[in-house]
Amino acid sequence: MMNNQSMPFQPIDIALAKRVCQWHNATNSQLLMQSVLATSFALQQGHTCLSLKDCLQESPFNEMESFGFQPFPATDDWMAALSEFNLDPNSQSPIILHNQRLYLRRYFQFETEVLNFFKRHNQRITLDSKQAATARQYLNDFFAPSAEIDWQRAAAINALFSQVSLITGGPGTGKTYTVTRILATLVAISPSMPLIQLAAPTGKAAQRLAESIREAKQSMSLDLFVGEAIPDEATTIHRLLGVIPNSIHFKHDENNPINADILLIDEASMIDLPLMARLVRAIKPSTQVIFLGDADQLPSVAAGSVLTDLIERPHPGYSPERVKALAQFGIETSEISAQASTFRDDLTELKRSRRFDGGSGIGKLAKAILNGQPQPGITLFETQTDLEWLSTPLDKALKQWTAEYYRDLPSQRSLSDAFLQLKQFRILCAHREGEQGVEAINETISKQLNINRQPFYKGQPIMVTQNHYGLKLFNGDIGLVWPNESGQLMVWFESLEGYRAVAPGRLPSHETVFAMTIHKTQGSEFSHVAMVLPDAASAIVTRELIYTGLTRAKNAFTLVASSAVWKQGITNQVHRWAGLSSRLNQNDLEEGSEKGSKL
Ligand SMILES: Nc1ncnc2c1ncn2[C@@H]1O[C@H](COP(=O)(O)OP(=O)(O)OP(=O)(O)O)[C@@H](O)[C@H]1O
Repeated sequence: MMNNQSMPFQPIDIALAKRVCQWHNATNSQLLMQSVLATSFALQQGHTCLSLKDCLQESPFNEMESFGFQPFPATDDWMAALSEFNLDPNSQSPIILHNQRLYLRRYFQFETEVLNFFKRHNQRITLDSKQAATARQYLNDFFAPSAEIDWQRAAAINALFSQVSLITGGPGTGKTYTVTRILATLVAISPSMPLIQLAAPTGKAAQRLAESIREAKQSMSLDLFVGEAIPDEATTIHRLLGVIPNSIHFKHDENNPINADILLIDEASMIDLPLMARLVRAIKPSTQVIFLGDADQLPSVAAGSVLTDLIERPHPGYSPERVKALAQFGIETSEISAQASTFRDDLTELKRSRRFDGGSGIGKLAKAILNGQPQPGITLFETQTDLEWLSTPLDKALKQWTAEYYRDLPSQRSLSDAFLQLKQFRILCAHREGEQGVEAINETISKQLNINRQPFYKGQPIMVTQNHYGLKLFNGDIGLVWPNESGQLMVWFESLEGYRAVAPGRLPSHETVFAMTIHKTQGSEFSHVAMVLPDAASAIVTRELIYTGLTRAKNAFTLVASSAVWKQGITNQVHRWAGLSSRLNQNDLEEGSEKGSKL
């Protein structure tokens, strides 16, 4: 029956489809079998469900015949045919049909948990007159009067008055600047010293969050007790939840929630749906939560695009109560009132980049990319000095970059100088494989620098590719090979306490890192970024990928790509099927669908 040649579906999809058909006593139903198969496949592509409408426009779902299957019927006929089975959210079926979307049951539960958290936790906070006076004084100190709407101040007001708030903004829009001031204000109005926890999806992002918060704290003259309450350390979401070795469960859940009065989660765009469900499950009702992130960046590696789904664009406006509160705290405008009964008091978008001023090519190019404009983007390379479109062949460029940034790494005066030099530049690729991929580029540069092919050499940058909780090393952490006082080569990592050395033999999985994938660089920044795109068009090259790669650059950006691949990438947007945003607009909690064992 099946032609397995070039079939995209994996044995795991087929095995699951068969099991679900058995569960429904429907081993003869070709349509049910194919529907589960397609849902399982969609999940592996990053979707949280199979959209019975949208999938009919897309490969491989619209070419099932070419794999020896039957074509899927039109959406209405498909729904009608599936109505023969009980796929209701309240049933125990392993596959759920909801609003023309098919879900594996546990993903429907994850989505429902996230949704219900945002509905339940979306309560308004009221301040007494003393708290309001203190908050006003702090906000006036932190945010200068402004003729235009100051979205940073608005974000602060929204966070003060909401049990959960979401702040999104591009690079340098002042997310950390704003949130440090929010935390300070929250501490100042708290009756007792609140317990604040800071977390991010990866160790690297947590480290960067902690550094940024410490820097921001130092630049503010805070009362001692306020400064002390804002932590200098951040953790990963996994550690916050308490990893149980060899288990998908965490120590903290609804029965043993995270101990925090205020919880700040950074880089929220990197959180996938299962992790978000496990996180919100462990948040107690009294915890005030702030999510920070850039909704335009690449979504999580695993299924879902939770932050993007939670952000409504354009913003539908604020409730009359919130408009009043905003006015009382310095933002007087009716421009932001909701026109209808739907409003999003929990949501603020920071729009003005403080890092990229009006003259910055990187900032302008980021805007052109987000607007889906490849041609104006190309023109910017001709006019902006911080942008360069490289016409030289890649191997010549690699020689040039090696000479400029890497050859003298071992002769830097100190480890900290070597780290500074390393952060100056990074090559970012879309793929790992292929001539323009991470592996080939790392190999080419390694050959130039490590002629004797030593396993470890002074000045070698190393990226850890596996979490090691004992050594406090996380997937994506970057270290440098450097001698210790007795001349022995060690791998050094930056930490809040300074540098720490790990013997090369103790390192978990790792690789040499001159180039890395754009996915891996989320949460990092470099002075100069060179982005190398593949020769031929690729589904991986998307607007979000290019935007994420570009916005890792602070001062200079070099592109190695053909104009065809650039254009194709900018017009190719990531879309992930999910029900989160449409379900968020329905008012009721969906209790029934949360039933069942927690996964
Ligand atoms: N209102 C402001 N007034 C003065 N400087 C500001 C203001 N907002 C932000 N900045 C400065 O702009 C720079 C970028 O701010 P910040 O690091 O908070 O942005 P971000 O959105 O967290 O960036 P990224 O996402 O790239 O980390 C910082 O140097 C910060 O001090």
